[in-house]
Amino acid sequence: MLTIISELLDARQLKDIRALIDAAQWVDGNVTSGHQSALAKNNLQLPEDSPEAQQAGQMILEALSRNPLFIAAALPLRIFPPLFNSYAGGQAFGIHVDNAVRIQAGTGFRVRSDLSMTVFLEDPDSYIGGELAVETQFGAQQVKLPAGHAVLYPSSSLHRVNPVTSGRRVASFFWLQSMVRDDAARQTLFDLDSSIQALAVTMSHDNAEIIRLTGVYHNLLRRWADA
Ligand SMILES: O=C(O)CCC(=O)C(=O)O
Ligand SMILES: [Fe+2]
Repeated sequence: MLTIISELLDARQLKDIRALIDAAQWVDGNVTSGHQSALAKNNLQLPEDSPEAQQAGQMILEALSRNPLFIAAALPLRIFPPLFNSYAGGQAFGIHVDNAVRIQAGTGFRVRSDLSMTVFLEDPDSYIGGELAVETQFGAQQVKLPAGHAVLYPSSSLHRVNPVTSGRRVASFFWLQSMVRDDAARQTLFDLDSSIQALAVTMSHDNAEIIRLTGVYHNLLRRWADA
């Protein structure tokens, strides 16, 4: 399933992140690729140890930690520090699957990639192409979102970034390990949680059925979660 997180970043956060990364030193994106994806990839990135990338990444992590939709959909256990990429002049990233395990250079911090995330950081009307195309069981879905919006998708999916033929696409991308490894189980929990939240809006909080359903949610999470 693809989950769109609208307005993950507000205008102020977006401006601060862009000011940081626009002033940083960009390098050939193949520094972070696995062997197969290196063949498909043609873009620029900020190095993992770029201080600007680290500071901007921290701002994204803070926004994620305050976003209830992200928490409910991803059930995050650990998040790889956000990276940044840029595509222009026909650059693209051909069809690939992300590496299963990401290890942070220097610290050895390890993340099993259950979910991949792209945070769009450029006005979509200012560039042509650059859609993130994700293969799902219902066919390919093309994602191109307003600046500050993000998409979450299973890291097991084949995906690509279409060539940017005019303007420049800037984004943050990263992976996360979920408390719930299995996509279908995580989706079931998200559906249950969403329904409980919707019922809680119209019903009293001490409603016995809401209390029981909330118990079901936590008991399933207890069965399925690594914490
Ligand atoms: O820029 C994106 O939207 C995704 C990038 C990507 O697929 C990757 O770096 O593995
Ligand atoms: Fe990817």
